[in-house]
Amino acid sequence: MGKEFIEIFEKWADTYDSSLTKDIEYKEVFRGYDQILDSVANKAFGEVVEFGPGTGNLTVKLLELGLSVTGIEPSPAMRKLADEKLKGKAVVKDGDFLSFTVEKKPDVFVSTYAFHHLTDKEKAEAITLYSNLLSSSGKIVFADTMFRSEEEYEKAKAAASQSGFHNLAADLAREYYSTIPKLKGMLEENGFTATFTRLNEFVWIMEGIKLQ
Ligand SMILES: C[S@@+](CC[C@H](N)C(=O)[O-])C[C@H]1O[C@@H](n2cnc3c(N)ncnc32)[C@H](O)[C@@H]1O
Repeated sequence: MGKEFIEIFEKWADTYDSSLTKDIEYKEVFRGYDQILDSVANKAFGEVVEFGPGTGNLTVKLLELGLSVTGIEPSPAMRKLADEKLKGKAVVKDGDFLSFTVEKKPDVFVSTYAFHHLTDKEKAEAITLYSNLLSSSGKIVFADTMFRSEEEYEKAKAAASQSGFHNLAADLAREYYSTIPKLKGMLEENGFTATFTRLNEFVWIMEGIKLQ
């Protein structure tokens, strides 16, 4: 479930890190990438589970903060690159947002640029699952592209097409970018307080703190 985009990452893995600064179409999506990862890492504590670590850039930052991290990554090519970067300091296991195993009770679930691979129905299922697994006062801290409304989402698709950014326009149409009101509702229905902070034109940090 939610793994229909893995082929894209199998092909992209080897050039992923270098493409972040080079691809003109995704310039705004990845603007401030390093600070976005820092902002997520700085909100984490204790036992951290990271979904879709890709090549392991956020994982490195979490480890530098002295946190214990388990990565859950469905793409074998990405897992290989993450293993090379992390040199055994964190385990990156096969799995996905909805199907994974953890050894210890997680304090925080983190993710960057990945939650939009789940449909809204799957996102709601995932948040219910995390609510049941988290320690009390545990958190979900996900940075991803999201929109304030369906209208804003439609405008972003049109703007990408008008700029001739056909890959970005196709991506926005194909994958499951959500709106903040929907995500806020999913968090609150599952007993989290929800805050959203904008980091560039596309990316927001969604932070859900589990109420005791
Ligand atoms: C755009 S990359 C982001 C990588 C990294 N988190 C970063 O910020 O650079 C998306 C990652 O999500 C992974 N992914 C795709 N579908 C997923 C799913 N259903 N569950 C977990 N990870 C998924 C991909 O394999 C890829 O590694």
